[in-house]
Amino acid sequence: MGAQAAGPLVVGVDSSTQSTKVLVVDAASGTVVARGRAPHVAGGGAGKESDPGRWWASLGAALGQCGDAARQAGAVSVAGQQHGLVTLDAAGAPVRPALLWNDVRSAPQAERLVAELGGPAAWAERVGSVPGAAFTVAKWAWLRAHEPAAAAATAAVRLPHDYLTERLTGEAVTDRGDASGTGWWAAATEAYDEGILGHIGLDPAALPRVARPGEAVGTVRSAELPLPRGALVAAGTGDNMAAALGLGLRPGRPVLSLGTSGTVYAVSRRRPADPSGTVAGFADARGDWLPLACTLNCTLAVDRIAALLGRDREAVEAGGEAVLLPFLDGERTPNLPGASGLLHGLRHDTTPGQVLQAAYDGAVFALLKAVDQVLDAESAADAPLLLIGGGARGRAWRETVRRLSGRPVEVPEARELVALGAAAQAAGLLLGEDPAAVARRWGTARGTAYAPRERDTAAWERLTATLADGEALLRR
Ligand SMILES: Nc1ncnc2c1ncn2[C@@H]1O[C@H](COP(=O)(O)OP(=O)(O)O)[C@@H](O)[C@H]1O
Ligand SMILES: O=C(CO)[C@@H](O)[C@H](O)COP(=O)(O)O
Repeated sequence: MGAQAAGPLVVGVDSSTQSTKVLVVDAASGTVVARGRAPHVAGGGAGKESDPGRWWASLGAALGQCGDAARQAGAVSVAGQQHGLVTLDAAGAPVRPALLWNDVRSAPQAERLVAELGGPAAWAERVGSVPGAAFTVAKWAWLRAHEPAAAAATAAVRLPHDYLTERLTGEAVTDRGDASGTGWWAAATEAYDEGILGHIGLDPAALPRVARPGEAVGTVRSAELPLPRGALVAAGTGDNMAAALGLGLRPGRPVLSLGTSGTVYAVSRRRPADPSGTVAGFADARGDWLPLACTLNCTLAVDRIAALLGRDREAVEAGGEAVLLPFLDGERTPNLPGASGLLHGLRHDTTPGQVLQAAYDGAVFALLKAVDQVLDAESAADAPLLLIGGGARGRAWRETVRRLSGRPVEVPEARELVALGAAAQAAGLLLGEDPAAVARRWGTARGTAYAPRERDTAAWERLTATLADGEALLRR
């Protein structure tokens, strides 16, 4: 338990890939009065899967670490990893573990769906995004092709945050932000696309209702968690949309998030439609849009390479000409789902610290390339990058971003911006305010500013050339 609270308390939840994080926040001041964190157990097998029941157990464990504070909450909101396919049977129990956003087995289904329904430009215009393996639509198609009995037993399909909200409230409900990552929510009409659902054999009745931004979707009805029965529950959203809320983000401010996934995004008033597929045209949790590019290999990949080299993650060294594309899990940006890691440019005098630095460079390269693509054309070219996620705590990550982007960088003091954004959504509901305005009032984006550094164009060019020349290997 931390500081004293002046206002009512709210709970914000981030159910992410590796863990569940919970914040209990004073709705008046934004002061975090208690926090909890519990890991998820990752499932084995070839793909990336996770048992939704474990998310619920971790939520209970994380709330349990908050002492009495969580029991006093007036409102709750759950944000979660995007895209995951949760399949429930008629009794509401998971049919099988959820297929997660970073499971690339669904890449062939994504490719087929894009071709079958008019090609990339048609998808970008209709849905807002060209679906890749990450999108729920491709995961559902994979399930039907590989596990038809599981697909046939599915009575309800949910996203990770919807699953948790439903267990809290008993309501089958989602929001426009997370729905926009399914591939069956049409950005053009802001509704489920029955043509796409028909094509993939998914009954619209199996899907949750899409709540309006700012709606109270229910109250806490479950007695299984240390939360007060009757507390208001907000719609929740996807984790990136929640972090945008948590920063009180306005158009023109690019965010770089370094966590299990790497993401780069900005709020936009215009509906995005990128036929190249680099930028997903997500909706935000309010009424705007959240153009976003996402990589599969970020902090976990670099930490793995540090472990392979037997080095601390901060033990980088400058110099040398090594290039490392750390695509250990395949890659999404660029779209190379079958890729593995590629190391090039070794010499007798290359040091392990230089190889580790090359892994950082390779992990942020595609994200930095996409910064200008997620920003509207009229955004200031020198707008500082807001650096968030677990990696933002690391010096090597921060200095790599400064060196390769040439932009000023700001690192907010507040950790856990996803959970904080969920808390702001809960506070907005309780106080009748815009959640982004709540976050701005809380001062969540306040932090340390770092001046721009001269851009390392030589490293940038080496990365560009290695990616182009290595294409045949990376597509294998
Ligand atoms: N002090 C630190 N320096 C560098 N990296 C860190 C630090 N603390 C945590 N991390 C990295 O942050 C990652 C977790 O980030 P987080 O944003 O919490 O992940 P998630 O995507 O699951 O929400 C870990 O994989 C770890 O590598
Ligand atoms: O797939 C995406 C965005 O499209 C990922 O950003 C997931 O939402 C997972 O997030 P983290 O667990 O890395 O925060």
